Amino acid sequence: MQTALTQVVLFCRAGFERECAGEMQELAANQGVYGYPQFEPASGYVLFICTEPGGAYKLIHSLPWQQPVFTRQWAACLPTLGAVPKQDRVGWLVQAMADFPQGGEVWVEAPDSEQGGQLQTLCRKLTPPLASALRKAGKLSEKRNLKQPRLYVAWLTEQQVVVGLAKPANAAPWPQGIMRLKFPAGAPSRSTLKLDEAWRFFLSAEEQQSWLQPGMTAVDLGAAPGGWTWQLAHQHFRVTAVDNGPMDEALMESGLVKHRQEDGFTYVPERPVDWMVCDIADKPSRSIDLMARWFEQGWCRFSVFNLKLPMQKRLAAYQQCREVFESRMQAAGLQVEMRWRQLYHDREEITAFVRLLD
Ligand SMILES: C[S@@+](CC[C@H](N)C(=O)[O-])C[C@H]1O[C@@H](n2cnc3c(N)ncnc32)[C@H](O)[C@@H]1O
Repeated sequence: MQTALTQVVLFCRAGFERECAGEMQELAANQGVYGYPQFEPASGYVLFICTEPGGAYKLIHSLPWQQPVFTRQWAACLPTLGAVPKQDRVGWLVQAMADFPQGGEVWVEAPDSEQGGQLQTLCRKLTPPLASALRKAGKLSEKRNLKQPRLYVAWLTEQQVVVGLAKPANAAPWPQGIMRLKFPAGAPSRSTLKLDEAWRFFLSAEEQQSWLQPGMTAVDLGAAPGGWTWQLAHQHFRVTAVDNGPMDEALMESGLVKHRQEDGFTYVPERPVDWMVCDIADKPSRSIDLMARWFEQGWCRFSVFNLKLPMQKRLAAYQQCREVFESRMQAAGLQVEMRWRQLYHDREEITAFVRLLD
């Protein structure tokens, strides 16, 4: 069965197919899995065709799902199926999965793109009857079981469907790989969701408990109007918000926030802080230089920051920034852990979490 899965379907932010494809080709090669990507611009997905039998299955089991920055969701799939007959979609899909092992859940989804949006309703409607037909055929466990494979259907276009398998423990736990968050009442800007998502994505529940503790100190560079500062204050941090722009008045009344109307690139903290976060949109090379300086100077132990990607060569820009940061930490004799991701709430940017190791 594993060798029949010849490709990996990857979901990404629409418009970032090239980055998703290029990155996966490199990461796969590092795992000894070779192949080539196929994609249409703005489609929100990439097909990574593996050149050796078993490659697709190996890839989704050996590469940690959080590692690719530009991939939101994945599954190892059979070759692309043509249009599914409208009169019996369920029967046809059950037939297509005839050789699969029993799954512990079934997911039917479309990419997060303009075209994919039109297929979402169909995916939602199809899931319950498909689940019961698969159960009847012995292909789906009675109860949801995350130890068994996830049976996966990706409705890519009207005419193209792929069916495959994913390992629940090594795939995004959210539909389409998107962590949907509720906007918190009282937060001053939608940007607040970026820091919320970053913490939830990068930190396990235990890490959140030990690394986000009341009483910690933080600097928020490029803070106005205060969405990220709101998140920091919500954790009962004492926050210095650095921005020439105005901060939200209600947030300032909390008493937890000091506002410094200064340039974030030249601001020097009075004393080191636990966290530095930065949402300034600037050239990636300038931003990464600032982030590296904070760690070199010992001004913070933890950071979440954004890198705004240029219009062209976005994958190269990210890789270059990462290398610069890593080599500066090495030169300074600092050991850090870095995690990167294009989060759902990121648009033209990516987010990094950095932690100084003890
Ligand atoms: C995307 S907004 C930040 C939104 C904020 N994180 C929030 O959640 O409300 C970017 C901010 O960076 C600020 N900014 C731009 N260049 C800056 C600089 N050199 N120093 C400090 N702030 C800067 C802008 O004034 C703007 O308020």
